[in-house]
Amino acid sequence: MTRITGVSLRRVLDSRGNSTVEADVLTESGGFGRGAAPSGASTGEYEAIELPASESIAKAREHAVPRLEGVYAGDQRAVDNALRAADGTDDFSAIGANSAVAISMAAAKAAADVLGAPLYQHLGGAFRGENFPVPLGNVVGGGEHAKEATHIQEFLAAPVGAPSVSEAVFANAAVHAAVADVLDERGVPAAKGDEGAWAPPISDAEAFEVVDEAVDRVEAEVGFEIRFGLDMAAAELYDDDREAYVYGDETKSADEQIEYVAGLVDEYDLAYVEDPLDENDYEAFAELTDRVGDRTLICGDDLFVTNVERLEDGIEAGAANSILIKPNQIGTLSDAFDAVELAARNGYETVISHRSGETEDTTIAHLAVATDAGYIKTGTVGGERTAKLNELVRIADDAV
Ligand SMILES: C=C(OP(=O)(O)O)C(=O)O
Ligand SMILES: [Mg+2]
Repeated sequence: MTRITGVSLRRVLDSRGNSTVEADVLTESGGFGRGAAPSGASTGEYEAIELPASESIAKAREHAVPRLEGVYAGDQRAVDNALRAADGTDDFSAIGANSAVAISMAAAKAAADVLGAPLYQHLGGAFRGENFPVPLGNVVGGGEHAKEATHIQEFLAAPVGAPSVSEAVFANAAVHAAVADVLDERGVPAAKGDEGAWAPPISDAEAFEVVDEAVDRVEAEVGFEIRFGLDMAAAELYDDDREAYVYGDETKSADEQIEYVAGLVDEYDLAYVEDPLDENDYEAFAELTDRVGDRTLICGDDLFVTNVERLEDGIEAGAANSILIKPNQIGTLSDAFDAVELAARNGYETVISHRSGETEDTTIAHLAVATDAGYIKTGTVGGERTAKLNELVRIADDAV
């Protein structure tokens, strides 16, 4: 019933107005699934390769589509193996990880459609966990996502004490609004960055004060614990030639960066720190995790790129205690599941994540519930972000 009879690909807009790939998968019994590839701006050096959308579509039509016809959409590994075989490289550089991930997600949705099950149920099965992820909401940001704003890429609200996913989602929106109030009181104008976070022209030090204040105000209103965290995207700050992290006119050595981040964890009781160090420095990651990993999550994004081999190296080195999962970094849902399983077996927390360039696709909300992820990072406001958050709220309604 889930045998694939057709795959069509088209170029659509992402949230930055760039071209991305959308895939439709049809099955013999009339099942239908649609998936669209997101796109990063602060991409990791070791990510699967995204090709220009038109090129990726042309290559996938030629090499992947003929191989997919006849494959069972309900057998996700068969679909993803067919994509890997059609590509023939380790990093999807032949057909593009953008077409691969769009097709992989569309096939999963087509299978769920045939089975009459919601996607999270199809992906997670009867024995999936019953937890809902804590949403990490980007409320202030800069780096590669906004010019003339903070050096740190993302300041993320983390409503860890929320009694329900819906209250958590609304708390993050309230923190986003409270940040606007605090900035206004300080006379700071702010546009928004690529993910909908405020992108004010202030120092990182002032951003900590602003977010801390906004979180305190909302915590007092809602009556449950809200902490905050960071995505430092430090590979973007690191200058290989100078062997230093560059913050405008200031630089920090790896040791100074470790000291700085450890100090921030304690001063602001940070719940989460993503990519605090360069993507090639497992050792520095391990040193920081050793120092503060008992009280915060040290998460590898550019460090691991959702890749089991890089995660194995990280586990061996003690480099972190959590991993960011972005299906398009690796190209298929099967590969993303493998990374989640390896992480879980080794006591690593998983954080399912959007990209800075997004579409209305809601797969990651289902993936987070299906895999029992502790966290989901998918912004706070903006249609392409609320698409995932609202889907999470619907799933929570549907699942209980
Ligand atoms: C979401 C992120 O940004 P991008 O998609 O630009 O890599 C990130 O770095 O975690
Ligand atoms: Mg990141």
